[in-house]
Amino acid sequence: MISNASSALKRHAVPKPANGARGLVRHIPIRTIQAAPGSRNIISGPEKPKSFQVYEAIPPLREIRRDALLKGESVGFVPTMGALHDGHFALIRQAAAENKHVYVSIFVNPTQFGVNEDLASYPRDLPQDLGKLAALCTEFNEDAGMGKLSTVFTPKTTSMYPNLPPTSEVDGNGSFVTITPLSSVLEGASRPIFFRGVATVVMKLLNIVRPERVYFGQKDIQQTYVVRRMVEDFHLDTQVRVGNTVREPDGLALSSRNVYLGSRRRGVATVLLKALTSVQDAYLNGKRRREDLLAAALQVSNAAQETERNLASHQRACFEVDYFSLADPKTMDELFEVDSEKGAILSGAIKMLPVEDPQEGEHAGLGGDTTTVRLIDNIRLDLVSPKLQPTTGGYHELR
Ligand SMILES: Nc1ncnc2c1ncn2[C@@H]1O[C@H](COP(=O)(O)OP(=O)(O)OP(=O)(O)O)[C@@H](O)[C@H]1O
Ligand SMILES: CC(C)(CO)[C@@H](O)C(=O)[O-]
Ligand code: BAL
Repeated sequence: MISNASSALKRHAVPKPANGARGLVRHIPIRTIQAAPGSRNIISGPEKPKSFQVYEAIPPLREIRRDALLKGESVGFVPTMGALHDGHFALIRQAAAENKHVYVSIFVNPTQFGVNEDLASYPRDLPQDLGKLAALCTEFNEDAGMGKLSTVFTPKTTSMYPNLPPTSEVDGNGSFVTITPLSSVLEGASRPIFFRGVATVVMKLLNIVRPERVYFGQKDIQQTYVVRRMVEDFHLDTQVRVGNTVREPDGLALSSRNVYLGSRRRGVATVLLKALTSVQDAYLNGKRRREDLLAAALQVSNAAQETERNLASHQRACFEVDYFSLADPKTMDELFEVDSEKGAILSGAIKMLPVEDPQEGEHAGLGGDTTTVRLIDNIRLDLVSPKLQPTTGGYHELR
Protein backbone atom coordinates (compact mmCIF):
# COMPACT_ATOMS: atom_id res chain seq x y z
CA MET A 1 0.00 0.00 0.00
CA ILE A 2 1.11 3.53 -0.56
CA SER A 3 0.48 4.88 2.90
CA ASN A 4 0.98 8.56 2.56
CA ALA A 5 -0.66 8.60 -0.84
CA SER A 6 -3.27 11.26 -1.08
CA SER A 7 -6.82 10.47 -1.96
CA ALA A 8 -5.89 11.40 -5.54
CA LEU A 9 -3.59 8.38 -5.69
CA LYS A 10 -6.20 6.12 -4.17
CA ARG A 11 -8.75 7.35 -6.68
CA HIS A 12 -6.42 6.24 -9.44
CA ALA A 13 -5.97 2.76 -8.03
CA VAL A 14 -7.01 -0.03 -10.38
CA PRO A 15 -7.35 -3.75 -9.65
CA LYS A 16 -4.37 -6.00 -9.18
CA PRO A 17 -2.98 -7.17 -12.54
CA ALA A 18 -3.00 -10.85 -13.42
CA ASN A 19 0.12 -10.90 -15.56
CA GLY A 20 2.91 -12.41 -13.54
CA ALA A 21 4.52 -12.15 -10.14
CA ARG A 22 5.71 -8.58 -10.55
CA GLY A 23 2.56 -7.62 -12.39
CA LEU A 24 4.15 -5.17 -14.83
CA VAL A 25 1.38 -3.33 -16.58
CA ARG A 26 2.10 -1.58 -19.80
CA HIS A 27 0.47 0.94 -22.11
CA ILE A 28 -1.90 2.37 -19.61
CA PRO A 29 -2.17 5.94 -18.38
CA ILE A 30 -0.13 6.64 -15.30
CA ARG A 31 -1.75 4.55 -12.62
CA THR A 32 -0.89 3.04 -9.33
CA ILE A 33 -1.57 -0.62 -9.00
CA GLN A 34 -1.54 -2.51 -5.79
CA ALA A 35 0.40 -5.74 -6.26
CA ALA A 36 1.78 -8.11 -3.61
CA PRO A 37 0.22 -7.40 -0.20
CA GLY A 38 1.77 -4.41 1.51
CA SER A 39 4.46 -4.00 -1.07
CA ARG A 40 4.40 -3.44 -4.76
CA ASN A 41 2.88 -0.75 -6.81
CA ILE A 42 3.73 -0.22 -10.40
CA ILE A 43 3.74 2.95 -12.43
CA SER A 44 3.72 2.72 -16.19
CA GLY A 45 3.93 5.58 -18.67
CA PRO A 46 1.36 5.82 -21.44
CA GLU A 47 3.66 6.14 -24.44
CA LYS A 48 6.48 3.76 -23.84
CA PRO A 49 6.64 0.47 -22.01
CA LYS A 50 8.85 1.98 -19.33
CA SER A 51 7.96 1.49 -15.75
CA PHE A 52 9.23 1.76 -12.25
CA GLN A 53 8.02 0.19 -9.08
CA VAL A 54 6.98 2.05 -5.99
CA TYR A 55 7.69 0.39 -2.66
CA GLU A 56 6.45 1.50 0.68
CA ALA A 57 7.70 -1.53 2.58
CA ILE A 58 11.34 -2.41 3.17
CA PRO A 59 11.44 -6.25 2.66
CA PRO A 60 10.33 -6.30 -1.02
CA LEU A 61 12.68 -3.44 -1.80
CA ARG A 62 15.51 -5.45 -0.31
CA GLU A 63 14.44 -8.43 -2.39
CA ILE A 64 14.71 -6.61 -5.73
CA ARG A 65 17.94 -5.00 -4.61
CA ARG A 66 19.32 -8.48 -3.91
CA ASP A 67 18.18 -9.60 -7.38
CA ALA A 68 20.16 -6.75 -8.94
CA LEU A 69 23.21 -7.61 -6.84
CA LEU A 70 23.07 -11.27 -7.89
CA LYS A 71 22.89 -10.19 -11.53
CA GLY A 72 25.87 -7.88 -11.03
CA GLU A 73 23.72 -4.81 -11.82
CA SER A 74 24.70 -1.57 -10.10
CA VAL A 75 22.34 0.70 -8.18
CA GLY A 76 22.65 4.48 -7.95
CA PHE A 77 20.52 5.99 -5.19
CA VAL A 78 19.04 9.49 -4.98
CA PRO A 79 17.52 10.30 -1.56
CA THR A 80 14.97 13.14 -1.60
CA MET A 81 12.20 14.66 0.46
CA GLY A 82 9.94 14.96 -2.57
CA ALA A 83 8.44 18.13 -4.09
CA LEU A 84 10.68 17.16 -6.97
CA HIS A 85 12.31 19.73 -9.25
CA ASP A 86 15.06 19.94 -11.86
CA GLY A 87 17.77 19.77 -9.18
CA HIS A 88 16.53 16.31 -8.24
CA PHE A 89 16.16 15.32 -11.90
CA ALA A 90 19.77 16.30 -12.62
CA LEU A 91 20.89 13.91 -9.87
CA ILE A 92 18.64 11.15 -11.24
CA ARG A 93 20.02 11.68 -14.76
CA GLN A 94 23.54 11.50 -13.42
CA ALA A 95 22.74 8.31 -11.54
CA ALA A 96 21.23 6.81 -14.72
CA ALA A 97 24.40 7.65 -16.63
CA GLU A 98 26.53 5.80 -14.09
CA ASN A 99 24.42 2.83 -12.96
CA LYS A 100 22.17 0.13 -14.32
CA HIS A 101 19.38 0.98 -11.90
CA VAL A 102 18.38 4.23 -10.23
CA TYR A 103 16.48 4.08 -6.95
CA VAL A 104 14.90 7.29 -5.64
CA SER A 105 13.52 7.71 -2.14
CA ILE A 106 10.84 10.21 -1.19
CA PHE A 107 10.63 10.64 2.57
CA VAL A 108 10.11 13.82 4.57
CA ASN A 109 12.35 12.93 7.45
CA PRO A 110 10.94 14.32 10.72
CA THR A 111 14.16 14.08 12.74
CA GLN A 112 15.94 16.72 10.70
CA PHE A 113 13.29 19.37 11.36
CA GLY A 114 13.67 21.44 14.51
CA VAL A 115 10.66 21.88 16.79
CA ASN A 116 9.86 25.29 15.30
CA GLU A 117 10.60 24.37 11.71
CA ASP A 118 8.27 23.59 8.81
CA LEU A 119 7.73 19.81 9.06
CA ALA A 120 3.94 20.15 8.99
CA SER A 121 3.83 22.52 6.03
CA TYR A 122 6.73 21.03 4.03
CA PRO A 123 5.45 20.68 0.43
CA ARG A 124 4.22 17.13 -0.19
CA ASP A 125 2.54 15.85 -3.35
CA LEU A 126 3.35 12.21 -3.97
CA PRO A 127 1.04 11.73 -7.00
CA GLN A 128 2.58 14.74 -8.67
CA ASP A 129 6.12 13.54 -7.89
CA LEU A 130 5.37 10.08 -9.29
CA GLY A 131 3.91 11.65 -12.44
CA LYS A 132 7.06 13.75 -12.91
CA LEU A 133 9.23 10.68 -12.45
CA ALA A 134 7.14 8.74 -14.99
CA ALA A 135 7.73 11.55 -17.50
CA LEU A 136 11.46 11.60 -16.70
CA CYS A 137 11.67 7.83 -17.24
CA THR A 138 10.96 8.17 -20.93
CA GLU A 139 14.32 9.96 -21.34
CA PHE A 140 16.37 6.97 -20.33
CA ASN A 141 17.47 4.98 -23.34
CA GLU A 142 18.63 1.62 -22.10
CA ASP A 143 19.64 0.62 -25.63
CA ALA A 144 22.18 3.45 -25.51
CA GLY A 145 23.65 1.96 -22.33
CA MET A 146 21.83 4.21 -19.88
CA GLY A 147 20.51 2.94 -16.62
CA LYS A 148 16.84 3.20 -15.80
CA LEU A 149 14.76 4.53 -12.98
CA SER A 150 13.68 1.20 -11.51
CA THR A 151 12.43 1.93 -8.04
CA VAL A 152 10.88 4.64 -5.94
CA PHE A 153 10.92 4.07 -2.19
CA THR A 154 8.24 5.91 -0.21
CA PRO A 155 8.51 4.55 3.33
CA LYS A 156 6.22 5.31 6.23
CA THR A 157 7.68 7.08 9.25
CA THR A 158 6.86 4.02 11.35
CA SER A 159 9.03 1.80 9.11
CA MET A 160 11.94 4.20 9.19
CA TYR A 161 11.64 4.69 12.97
CA PRO A 162 10.38 1.26 14.08
CA ASN A 163 10.89 1.62 17.85
CA LEU A 164 10.64 5.10 19.31
CA PRO A 165 8.67 7.88 17.66
CA PRO A 166 11.02 10.32 15.91
CA THR A 167 11.99 13.25 18.09
CA SER A 168 13.02 16.78 17.25
CA GLU A 169 14.19 17.51 20.79
CA VAL A 170 17.92 18.10 21.15
CA ASP A 171 18.04 15.69 24.11
CA GLY A 172 15.30 13.37 22.79
CA ASN A 173 15.66 9.61 22.93
CA GLY A 174 16.31 7.43 19.90
CA SER A 175 19.04 5.77 17.85
CA PHE A 176 21.01 8.53 16.16
CA VAL A 177 24.15 9.05 14.14
CA THR A 178 26.06 12.18 15.14
CA ILE A 179 28.97 13.51 13.16
CA THR A 180 30.83 16.20 15.08
CA PRO A 181 32.21 18.83 14.89
CA LEU A 182 31.09 19.11 11.24
CA SER A 183 27.43 19.05 12.22
CA SER A 184 27.71 21.89 14.72
CA VAL A 185 28.87 24.70 12.45
CA LEU A 186 27.10 26.82 9.80
CA GLU A 187 23.78 25.10 9.01
CA GLY A 188 24.25 23.04 12.17
CA ALA A 189 24.66 26.19 14.29
CA SER A 190 21.32 27.49 13.04
CA ARG A 191 19.63 24.09 13.01
CA PRO A 192 21.07 22.13 15.96
CA ILE A 193 19.44 18.74 15.25
CA PHE A 194 19.51 19.01 11.47
CA PHE A 195 22.59 16.95 10.64
CA ARG A 196 21.87 14.40 13.36
CA GLY A 197 18.57 13.80 11.57
CA VAL A 198 20.16 13.77 8.11
CA ALA A 199 23.00 11.42 9.08
CA THR A 200 20.56 9.12 10.88
CA VAL A 201 18.09 8.85 8.01
CA VAL A 202 20.80 8.56 5.35
CA MET A 203 22.42 5.76 7.37
CA LYS A 204 19.05 3.97 7.51
CA LEU A 205 18.44 4.49 3.79
CA LEU A 206 21.93 3.30 2.85
CA ASN A 207 21.48 0.21 5.01
CA ILE A 208 18.22 -0.52 3.24
CA VAL A 209 19.26 0.23 -0.35
CA ARG A 210 22.99 -0.57 -0.23
CA PRO A 211 23.72 1.36 -3.40
CA GLU A 212 27.02 1.32 -5.23
CA ARG A 213 26.69 5.10 -5.51
CA VAL A 214 24.63 7.71 -3.69
CA TYR A 215 23.91 11.16 -5.13
CA PHE A 216 23.58 14.51 -3.37
CA GLY A 217 23.37 18.10 -4.60
CA GLN A 218 26.02 20.73 -4.02
CA LYS A 219 23.30 23.18 -2.99
CA ASP A 220 23.32 21.46 0.41
CA ILE A 221 27.11 21.36 0.48
CA GLN A 222 27.58 20.82 4.20
CA GLN A 223 25.25 17.82 3.98
CA THR A 224 27.61 16.28 1.40
CA TYR A 225 30.50 16.68 3.83
CA VAL A 226 28.57 15.18 6.72
CA VAL A 227 27.48 12.21 4.61
CA ARG A 228 30.93 11.66 3.18
CA ARG A 229 32.45 11.74 6.68
CA MET A 230 29.82 9.26 7.87
CA VAL A 231 30.50 6.94 4.93
CA GLU A 232 34.23 7.01 5.67
CA ASP A 233 33.98 6.71 9.44
CA PHE A 234 31.44 3.88 9.40
CA HIS A 235 33.05 2.07 6.46
CA LEU A 236 29.91 2.16 4.38
CA ASP A 237 30.37 0.53 1.02
CA THR A 238 29.05 3.28 -1.23
CA GLN A 239 30.53 6.07 -3.28
CA VAL A 240 29.29 9.61 -2.59
CA ARG A 241 28.69 11.61 -5.77
CA VAL A 242 27.90 15.32 -5.78
CA GLY A 243 25.89 17.04 -8.52
CA ASN A 244 26.20 20.72 -9.37
CA THR A 245 23.60 23.17 -8.15
CA VAL A 246 20.80 23.65 -10.66
CA ARG A 247 19.52 27.22 -10.84
CA GLU A 248 16.63 29.31 -12.11
CA PRO A 249 17.53 31.54 -15.07
CA ASP A 250 18.16 34.45 -12.67
CA GLY A 251 20.54 32.32 -10.60
CA LEU A 252 18.34 31.37 -7.64
CA ALA A 253 19.21 27.81 -6.60
CA LEU A 254 16.25 25.47 -7.11
CA SER A 255 14.85 24.31 -3.80
CA SER A 256 11.63 22.64 -2.76
CA ARG A 257 11.14 25.45 -0.25
CA ASN A 258 11.11 28.11 -2.99
CA VAL A 259 7.36 27.49 -3.25
CA TYR A 260 7.01 29.48 -0.03
CA LEU A 261 8.23 32.59 -1.84
CA GLY A 262 5.55 34.80 -3.34
CA SER A 263 6.56 37.26 -6.04
CA ARG A 264 7.70 39.96 -3.60
CA ARG A 265 10.13 37.74 -1.70
CA ARG A 266 11.13 35.80 -4.81
CA GLY A 267 12.31 39.05 -6.41
CA VAL A 268 14.69 39.77 -3.54
CA ALA A 269 15.86 36.18 -2.98
CA THR A 270 18.58 36.43 -5.65
CA VAL A 271 20.52 38.71 -3.32
CA LEU A 272 22.20 35.64 -1.80
CA LEU A 273 23.82 34.53 -5.05
CA LYS A 274 24.62 38.16 -5.92
CA ALA A 275 26.48 38.47 -2.61
CA LEU A 276 28.39 35.22 -3.23
CA THR A 277 29.31 36.14 -6.82
CA SER A 278 30.64 39.49 -5.61
CA VAL A 279 33.06 37.51 -3.42
CA GLN A 280 33.91 35.34 -6.38
CA ASP A 281 34.73 38.47 -8.39
CA ALA A 282 36.97 39.69 -5.58
CA TYR A 283 38.67 36.26 -5.53
CA LEU A 284 39.19 36.32 -9.29
CA ASN A 285 40.64 39.82 -8.88
CA GLY A 286 43.31 38.42 -6.58
CA LYS A 287 41.84 38.95 -3.11
CA ARG A 288 42.61 36.09 -0.70
CA ARG A 289 42.09 37.43 2.84
CA ARG A 290 38.86 36.53 4.55
CA GLU A 291 37.99 40.08 5.57
CA ASP A 292 38.50 41.40 2.04
CA LEU A 293 36.49 38.61 0.47
CA LEU A 294 33.55 38.52 2.86
CA ALA A 295 33.38 42.34 2.92
CA ALA A 296 32.18 42.11 -0.70
CA ALA A 297 29.25 39.88 0.31
CA LEU A 298 28.31 42.14 3.20
CA GLN A 299 28.41 45.19 0.98
CA VAL A 300 25.89 43.61 -1.42
CA SER A 301 23.59 42.34 1.32
CA ASN A 302 23.75 45.59 3.35
CA ALA A 303 22.87 47.62 0.26
CA ALA A 304 19.93 45.35 -0.55
CA GLN A 305 18.67 45.49 3.05
CA GLU A 306 18.85 49.27 2.98
CA THR A 307 16.90 49.39 -0.30
CA GLU A 308 14.14 47.19 1.12
CA ARG A 309 13.97 49.11 4.41
CA ASN A 310 13.43 52.33 2.50
CA LEU A 311 10.44 50.93 0.64
CA ALA A 312 6.89 51.21 1.94
CA SER A 313 5.78 48.26 4.08
CA HIS A 314 3.44 46.99 1.37
CA GLN A 315 6.30 46.85 -1.14
CA ARG A 316 9.32 45.62 0.74
CA ALA A 317 10.66 42.12 1.31
CA CYS A 318 13.08 42.27 4.21
CA PHE A 319 15.70 39.64 4.97
CA GLU A 320 18.37 38.86 7.52
CA VAL A 321 21.78 37.41 6.85
CA ASP A 322 22.32 34.24 8.85
CA TYR A 323 25.98 33.78 7.81
CA PHE A 324 28.57 34.11 5.11
CA SER A 325 31.33 31.57 5.38
CA LEU A 326 34.69 30.96 3.74
CA ALA A 327 35.71 27.43 4.56
CA ASP A 328 38.40 24.90 3.85
CA PRO A 329 37.30 22.59 1.01
CA LYS A 330 38.55 19.50 2.83
CA THR A 331 37.41 20.10 6.40
CA MET A 332 34.90 22.98 6.28
CA ASP A 333 36.96 24.80 8.93
CA GLU A 334 36.71 28.57 8.58
CA LEU A 335 39.64 30.10 6.70
CA PHE A 336 41.47 33.36 7.38
CA GLU A 337 43.21 33.29 4.05
CA VAL A 338 42.49 31.25 0.92
CA ASP A 339 45.32 29.18 -0.50
CA SER A 340 44.92 29.41 -4.29
CA GLU A 341 46.06 25.81 -4.67
CA LYS A 342 43.27 24.54 -2.45
CA GLY A 343 40.51 27.08 -3.00
CA ALA A 344 37.59 27.44 -0.59
CA ILE A 345 33.90 26.85 -0.08
CA LEU A 346 32.06 30.12 -0.04
CA SER A 347 28.60 29.71 1.40
CA GLY A 348 25.80 31.75 2.84
CA ALA A 349 22.33 31.60 4.32
CA ILE A 350 19.68 34.29 4.49
CA LYS A 351 16.26 34.41 6.10
CA MET A 352 13.49 35.93 4.03
CA LEU A 353 11.18 37.45 6.63
CA PRO A 354 7.39 37.23 6.42
CA VAL A 355 5.82 39.68 4.00
CA GLU A 356 4.38 42.83 5.58
CA ASP A 357 1.03 44.25 4.45
CA PRO A 358 0.17 41.64 1.80
CA GLN A 359 -1.80 43.27 -0.98
CA GLU A 360 -4.95 42.12 -2.68
CA GLY A 361 -4.02 40.39 -5.95
CA GLU A 362 -0.35 40.04 -5.00
CA HIS A 363 1.07 36.60 -5.85
CA ALA A 364 1.59 34.86 -2.52
CA GLY A 365 3.77 31.85 -1.79
CA LEU A 366 2.65 28.62 -0.14
CA GLY A 367 1.34 29.51 3.33
CA GLY A 368 0.60 33.10 2.32
CA ASP A 369 4.16 34.40 2.84
CA THR A 370 3.61 34.35 6.59
CA THR A 371 6.61 32.23 7.54
CA THR A 372 10.32 32.94 7.48
CA VAL A 373 12.11 31.10 4.65
CA ARG A 374 15.78 30.21 4.98
CA LEU A 375 17.71 30.09 1.73
CA ILE A 376 21.19 28.63 1.35
CA ASP A 377 23.69 28.68 -1.48
CA ASN A 378 27.38 28.20 -2.08
CA ILE A 379 30.16 28.42 -4.64
CA ARG A 380 33.33 26.35 -4.71
CA LEU A 381 35.99 28.98 -5.37
CA ASP A 382 38.42 26.35 -6.61
CA LEU A 383 35.92 25.15 -9.21
CA VAL A 384 34.81 28.51 -10.60
CA SER A 385 37.22 29.56 -13.17
CA PRO A 386 36.72 31.98 -14.67
CA LYS A 387 33.05 32.78 -13.87
CA LEU A 388 30.04 31.02 -12.42
CA GLN A 389 27.47 30.09 -15.03
CA PRO A 390 23.91 29.09 -14.22
CA THR A 391 24.18 25.34 -13.99
CA THR A 392 21.95 22.89 -15.70
CA GLY A 393 23.34 19.67 -14.31
CA GLY A 394 26.69 17.93 -14.41
CA TYR A 395 28.57 16.77 -11.38
CA HIS A 396 31.91 16.84 -9.68
CA GLU A 397 33.79 14.65 -7.28
CA LEU A 398 34.31 16.00 -3.80
CA ARG A 399 37.99 16.44 -3.26
N1 LIG B 1 19.12 23.16 -6.94
C1 LIG B 1 19.62 21.95 -6.73
N2 LIG B 1 20.59 21.47 -7.53
C2 LIG B 1 21.11 20.23 -7.31
N3 LIG B 1 20.72 19.41 -6.34
C3 LIG B 1 19.76 19.85 -5.52
C4 LIG B 1 19.15 21.12 -5.68
N4 LIG B 1 18.20 21.27 -4.72
C5 LIG B 1 18.22 20.14 -3.99
N5 LIG B 1 19.15 19.28 -4.48
C6 LIG B 1 19.51 18.00 -3.91
O1 LIG B 1 18.44 17.11 -3.97
C7 LIG B 1 18.53 16.20 -2.88
C8 LIG B 1 17.21 16.15 -2.17
O2 LIG B 1 16.97 17.43 -1.62
P1 LIG B 1 15.59 17.87 -1.01
O3 LIG B 1 14.56 16.87 -1.35
O4 LIG B 1 15.76 18.31 0.38
O5 LIG B 1 15.25 19.14 -1.91
P2 LIG B 1 15.57 20.62 -1.65
O6 LIG B 1 15.17 21.38 -2.83
O7 LIG B 1 16.99 20.72 -1.17
O8 LIG B 1 14.58 20.97 -0.49
P3 LIG B 1 14.72 22.03 0.65
O9 LIG B 1 13.88 23.16 0.19
O10 LIG B 1 14.17 21.27 1.78
O11 LIG B 1 16.14 22.41 0.82
C9 LIG B 1 19.66 16.71 -1.97
O12 LIG B 1 20.84 15.98 -2.24
C10 LIG B 1 19.80 18.13 -2.43
O13 LIG B 1 21.09 18.66 -2.22
C1 LIG C 1 19.34 13.79 2.22
C2 LIG C 1 17.90 13.97 2.66
C3 LIG C 1 16.98 13.28 1.67
C4 LIG C 1 17.73 13.29 4.01
O1 LIG C 1 16.42 13.41 4.46
C5 LIG C 1 17.56 15.45 2.80
O2 LIG C 1 18.33 16.08 3.76
C6 LIG C 1 17.63 16.18 1.49
O3 LIG C 1 16.72 15.97 0.72
O4 LIG C 1 18.58 16.94 1.23
N1 BAL D 1 17.78 19.70 1.40
C1 BAL D 1 17.87 19.96 2.78
C2 BAL D 1 16.74 19.42 3.56
C3 BAL D 1 16.30 20.31 4.67
O1 BAL D 1 16.57 21.52 4.63
O2 BAL D 1 15.65 19.84 5.60
